[in-house]
Amino acid sequence: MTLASGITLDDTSGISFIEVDNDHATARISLYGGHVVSFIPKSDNTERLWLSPHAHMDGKKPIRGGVPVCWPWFSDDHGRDKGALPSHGFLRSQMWKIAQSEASPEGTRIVLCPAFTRADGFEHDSDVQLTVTVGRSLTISLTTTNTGVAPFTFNAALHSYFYVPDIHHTSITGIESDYTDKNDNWAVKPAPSPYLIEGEVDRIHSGSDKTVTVNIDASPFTAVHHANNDSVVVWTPWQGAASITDMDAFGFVHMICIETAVTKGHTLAAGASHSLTQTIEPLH
Ligand SMILES: O=P(O)(O)OC[C@H]1O[C@H](O)[C@H](O)[C@@H](O)[C@@H]1O
Repeated sequence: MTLASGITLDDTSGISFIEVDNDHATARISLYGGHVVSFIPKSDNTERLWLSPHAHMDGKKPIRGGVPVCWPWFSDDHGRDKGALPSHGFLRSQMWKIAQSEASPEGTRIVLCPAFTRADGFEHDSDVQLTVTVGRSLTISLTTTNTGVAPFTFNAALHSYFYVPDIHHTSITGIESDYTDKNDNWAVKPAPSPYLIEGEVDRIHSGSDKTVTVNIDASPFTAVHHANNDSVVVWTPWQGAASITDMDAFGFVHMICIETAVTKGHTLAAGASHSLTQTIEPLH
């Protein structure tokens, strides 16, 4: 397939990467997982995504960092015993293909498709496409279409790891909905105000909170716009990172996950589509 201008393929390491370089930004996308691992806007040449230096980059395990694609379930919410099926579904651990690409003055658009969408735990007919648009902002849209004759229900997330210079100088604005605290037996709590990260968090905010901003000290750094989500997840293992094999003990200092998510079950009628979309806008 001929790729649009500004796109090259890097096959030099274990897995293939799409490299995008246009007037607005550079980006790197792994075909393993359909996984964006870097977005550097040219407005300030500052990376917006965090990628663990210990991430598995050999196609054997999901990549720690960037934007993992979670589908058709979130976390271990697959209805079986924990560990019986892969956490976050089976798209982030398979090879994807480039279906389409195009360049315009606004940016570069790439459409990716996973190799398969039916597996143990999700036996329905569906089509999935990930559209990545690299411009002044980065927009990632995960479109699910029901190609079968009966409705099905799924969950999904764009599980982005955002780079921050120092989590101790980071705050989040724009999240106002209550959250269930996965670290406190699913207790329901109000959104913190101010929203600082001072320890391990694993929170599913129950609202769709359309724009969330990551601030460094008092200065807005990155806006995260959500569309067609029913929740926003905030996660960091904090010092628990030391026991995660593909993170290092201090990795938590430079990351925070803000995830555009469907966690309440979205039902798609036969023939219907749903596009879960996250836009990452640099604010510096
Ligand atoms: O380690 P992973 O399978 O990539 O999951 C990382 C994290 O993802 C989400 O944020 C979940 O809410 C967490 O419970 C989980 O620990």
